[in-house]
Amino acid sequence: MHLDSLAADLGLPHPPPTLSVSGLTADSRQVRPGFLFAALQGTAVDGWRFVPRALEQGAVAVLTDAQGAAALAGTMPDSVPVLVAQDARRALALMAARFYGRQPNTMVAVTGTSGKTSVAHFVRQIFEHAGHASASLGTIGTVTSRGRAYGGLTTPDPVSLHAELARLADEGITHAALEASSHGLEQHRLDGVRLVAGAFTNLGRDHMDYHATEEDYLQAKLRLFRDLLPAGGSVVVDPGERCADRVLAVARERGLHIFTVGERGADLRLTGLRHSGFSQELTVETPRGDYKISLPLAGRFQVSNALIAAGLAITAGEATGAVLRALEDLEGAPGRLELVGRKANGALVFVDYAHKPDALENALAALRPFTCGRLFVVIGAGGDRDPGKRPLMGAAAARHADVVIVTDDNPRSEDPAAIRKAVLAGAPDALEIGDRGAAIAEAVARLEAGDVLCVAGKGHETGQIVGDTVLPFSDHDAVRAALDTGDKA
Ligand SMILES: CC(=O)N[C@H]1[C@@H](OP(=O)(O)OP(=O)(O)OC[C@H]2O[C@@H](n3ccc(=O)[nH]c3=O)[C@H](O)[C@@H]2O)O[C@H](CO)[C@@H](O)[C@@H]1O[C@H](C)C(=O)N[C@@H](C)C(=O)N[C@H](CCC(=O)O)C(=O)O
Ligand SMILES: Nc1ncnc2c1ncn2[C@@H]1O[C@H](COP(=O)(O)OP(=O)(O)OP(=O)(O)O)[C@@H](O)[C@H]1O
Ligand SMILES: N[C@H](CCC[C@H](N)C(=O)O)C(=O)O
Ligand SMILES: [Mg+2]
Repeated sequence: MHLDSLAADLGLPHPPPTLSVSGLTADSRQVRPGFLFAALQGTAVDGWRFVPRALEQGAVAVLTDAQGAAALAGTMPDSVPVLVAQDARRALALMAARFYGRQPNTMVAVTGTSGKTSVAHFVRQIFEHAGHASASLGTIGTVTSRGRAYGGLTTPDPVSLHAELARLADEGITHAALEASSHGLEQHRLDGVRLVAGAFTNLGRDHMDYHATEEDYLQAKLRLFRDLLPAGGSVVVDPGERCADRVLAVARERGLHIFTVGERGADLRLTGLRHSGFSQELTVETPRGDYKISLPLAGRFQVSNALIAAGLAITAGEATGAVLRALEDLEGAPGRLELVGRKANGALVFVDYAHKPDALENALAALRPFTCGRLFVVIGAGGDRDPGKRPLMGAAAARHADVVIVTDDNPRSEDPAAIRKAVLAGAPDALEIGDRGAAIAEAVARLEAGDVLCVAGKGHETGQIVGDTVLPFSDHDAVRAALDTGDKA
């Protein structure tokens, strides 16, 4: 594709030359002959350091910002144009959108501290129910009716994302739901994605290692509504959630279509909620009449997620009645309050992805109604992530569970014992067992009839990151192994 058409209308100060580009990347290690290399200022290093390597590998053009251009001045061969953008990350994303071109016709995105993966998973199922070939993209990878491919990041880098969207469109996928992480939004990974609707779930503590303040974190999320949704797009929100007013203010300022859900919602108003085993019976008032829905999922938060997902599907064009009926067949996302097994004495074991204080509180509160005996939780906290959340997670566990076992999550480059100590500061009476498999086995061994165990923090993950190594590890497998051992004993 020609560079001038790739970069047209991006507001670059000098018109790009007519030059054929065979691909684009921001990682010098991925450069192939004929590629454009985007030299981006990173969180760890300045990408322009890698321009010589990119040129060696055959890069024919470089995209950067003013700072990169200043650093590269006088070092570039005349044959390689340097395109200078005000925001090189945004320019790269828009160029990637043009390079790959094809996207599923109807796409929605969801942001918020908790519930993104669940909402995206639900929207995909609702679209499928309505007969559309659909995908969801996020923390658990790309999911279609054909299966799941794990990606790594919640919101992939823009080049991978646009390549993936084109692949899905070519496969016949017409509908997609995307998770928009705050990192992804701030780093313009989603720019150029053509959305019809966006949703906000909630705001709690997360990623305080990356965003300087909670306001910065919120501002990153607001980009979905301020910058990414096109005029005429829809915003789905529960007005009862903290900071929903901030999302609504942006939506009003931009004249976007507002769709509200939940107890204070106008479009899908929740007027009744009652438990029935692991299901929940919902009464929902809508402008098209009242509906009684049996949601086959446990946990109050799944009601919020399901209504947000329904709002996204409706604002994307689906009929209200069909969408609400589809909620009756929803399956939870893997590792989100998932019942993984039962001990011979009837005690229940769940795996959940709560790795932040609010999520942990909600997950444990959701399990309390099913607990006749004691509620156990096995928790840890990830290394190289916000250290401030560790004692808060310990405290949430101590407040909501009867027995707390503190173990390792993904220690990454940190000393696991130091992470456990920080979690234990909030849960001083907890038992400490560093080895995650041993912690799960001990918890399962202690379960008596009527008890419930929640193994929290890793959800769908299939590895444990220790240093730079990913060791095979799955909470699901560890729970099943512990249950098998118990049954044989
Ligand atoms: C902190 C962070 O978000 N980093 C992301 C960011 O990297 P960066 O640009 O800051 O990287 P950097 O290491 O400083 O390098 C600067 C530039 O030099 C380039 N480089 C570097 C080395 C080299 O040899 N050659 C080279 O060209 C890099 O490709 C990059 O363009 O942009 C990259 C491309 O989009 C991302 O892959 C990378 O995600 C890292 C791997 C990561 O761990 N991110 C996590 C924290 C993350 O994004 N998480 C969110 C939220 C999860 C959730 O709550 O669900 C997610 O969306 O997954
Ligand atoms: N609406 C919600 N409100 C509060 N907690 C929730 C909500 N939805 C899910 N949770 C909790 O958060 C955990 C993660 O849920 P989910 O994966 O759907 O969210 P996420 O926003 O994608 O998280 P991440 O940013 O880690 O990918 C769940 O296992 C559950 O404990
Ligand atoms: N997307 C989140 C997931 C955290 C999951 C938890 N198991 C951990 O490793 O901290 C992050 O990268 O911060
Ligand atoms: Mg997620």
